Amino acid sequence: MSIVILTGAGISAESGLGTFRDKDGLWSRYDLNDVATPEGYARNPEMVQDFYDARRANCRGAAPNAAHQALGRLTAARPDTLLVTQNVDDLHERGGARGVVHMHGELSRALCAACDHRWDAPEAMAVSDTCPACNATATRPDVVWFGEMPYHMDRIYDALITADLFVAIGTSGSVYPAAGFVTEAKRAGAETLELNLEPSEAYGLFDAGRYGPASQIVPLWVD
Ligand SMILES: CC(C)NC(=O)[C@H](Cc1c[nH]c2ccccc12)NC(=O)[C@H](CCCC/N=C(/NCCC(=O)O)S[C@H]1O[C@H](COP(=O)(O)OP(=O)(O)OC[C@H]2O[C@@H](n3cnc4c(N)ncnc43)[C@H](O)[C@@H]2O)[C@@H](O)[C@H]1O)NC(=O)OCc1ccccc1
Repeated sequence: MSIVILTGAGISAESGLGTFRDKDGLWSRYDLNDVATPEGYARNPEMVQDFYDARRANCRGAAPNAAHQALGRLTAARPDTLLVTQNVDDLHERGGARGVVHMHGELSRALCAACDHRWDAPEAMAVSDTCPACNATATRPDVVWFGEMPYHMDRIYDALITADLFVAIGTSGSVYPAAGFVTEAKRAGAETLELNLEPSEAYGLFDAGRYGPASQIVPLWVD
């Protein structure tokens, strides 16, 4: 049975990494147009670099929780499982998961906007950082901002149309194209399940839902 799992910020909430849309979420403290769009980066790159430096530092101080570890066991035991995440943190990998598909990029990576070269991000990234491949000073975080095409879309759609089961974990279902995956999977005949703290905006699109903190409901579902 082939499984596609999509995770969001809710799976890392209990590890101390803020979500986006909850009452004290990131978007209650920052304007996404300033810190998560190419236009915002062009206007004030220092502010954007500081925003991601702070999230990188927060991530270094965090540890994977029982939900990450359970998915680590699942992906090891069932190689026909594709774990897709919207998260830019590395807690899935530190929780033992292999082959994680980061559709919105990774905090731990830097990207040269001039030549598309990628490399491991330094702890604090500066706009003046030069690209090790082309020497340009067009360094940005390797994350997908609003208005930009997410990564690995072909591979994800290929898995969705052959999946027997699609499971969304810790995501509000408010950002596309990720929010449309449940509809794609359903159209291809897959069973669909939502695991979340509370019913998400898209809960009506799922065949079933289990609700509660991810660190409790995900191990219960996996084991
Ligand atoms: C606001 C929204 C309407 N806008 C969009 O969707 C836009 C525009 C758009 C495109 N198509 C559309 C169709 C209709 C309307 C709009 C659009 N989409 C884009 O711009 C995308 C790019 C979007 C990516 C932006 N980058 C992010 N992040 C990376 C950066 C960074 O991290 O800094 S988005 C960011 O927010 C998204 C949603 O966040 P969640 O992870 O779901 O977190 P949230 O806080 O919202 O929810 C947390 C959930 O967890 C639950 N929870 C909390 N605690 C727990 C707990 N303890 N346990 C369990 N659950 C818990 C809560 O109840 C809640 O439900 C995630 O994707 C996340 O990555 N690009 C694009 O479309 O390109 C062209 C394209 C694409 C494909 C094909 C052709 C063309």
